[in-house]
Amino acid sequence: MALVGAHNHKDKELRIHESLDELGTDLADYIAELSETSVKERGVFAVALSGGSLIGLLGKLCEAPYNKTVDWTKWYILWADERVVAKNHADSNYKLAKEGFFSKVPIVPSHVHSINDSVSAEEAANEYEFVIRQLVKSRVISVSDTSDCPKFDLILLGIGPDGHVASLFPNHPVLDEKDEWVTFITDSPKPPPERITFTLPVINSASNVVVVVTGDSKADAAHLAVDDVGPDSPLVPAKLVQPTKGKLVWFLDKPAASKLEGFQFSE
Ligand SMILES: O=C1O[C@H](COP(=O)(O)O)[C@@H](O)[C@H](O)[C@H]1O
Repeated sequence: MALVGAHNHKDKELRIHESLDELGTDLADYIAELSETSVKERGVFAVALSGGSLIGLLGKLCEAPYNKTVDWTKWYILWADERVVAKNHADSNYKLAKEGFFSKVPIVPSHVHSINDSVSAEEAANEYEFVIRQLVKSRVISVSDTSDCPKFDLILLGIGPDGHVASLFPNHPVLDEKDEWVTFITDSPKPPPERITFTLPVINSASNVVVVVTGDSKADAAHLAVDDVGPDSPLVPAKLVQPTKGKLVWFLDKPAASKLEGFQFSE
């Protein structure tokens, strides 16, 4: 695997790739390994997806050898954030993931837990938290040892050019939400405005968090999130992704990593 840079950066591992193709293969290897470990230890693999460009990078996971070696029947799929639109709407994270990922592998349909798209954002968030509570009760999702939060086996996050993760946007009051597992916003700066999102305590309780960031439009956000930029720089939500006990790995391509301190790439 041609990694142009791999670095243990304090609390996180950075895996920087020459091309999107190599990044996709490394990401597929990494997720397949986590799935194998989790299925061995717990009998299931509970994953929360995000939307956006991340989904296109899961393509390799649907191909050989992973389509045959991963035990897809043990996967449970949820969403770390979702736009409150119909499931067949172009903006739906569910539609994106279905078309680009899980319809191509033998996931059990009843293991896919999407939001109720026919109620308000607030009701959708409450109902989704209830769904997660039921999955915790039935031990599909385990519980954190340090909080009362669910402990997902893996939460997959993308980041926006403004440094948002899931639907946690810069300077938004939901960044301070400590009590809810799932909350809602009706004023997303990126359309569509109504969304539900996991809160930071849930993200930071996961056993594994993977952040995938590609393209030069994300280079500033990656720099602000990863480097010690000081208190006068904007605080990007991606910087607040700091699993309490879990493992955090960032997968980047060279353009996204181009402004990280200590990584100088020659053309
Ligand atoms: O709105 C969203 O944006 C982010 C980032 O998307 P990208 O297309 O710039 O990669 C995504 O991770 C999030 O789930 C989504 O709702």
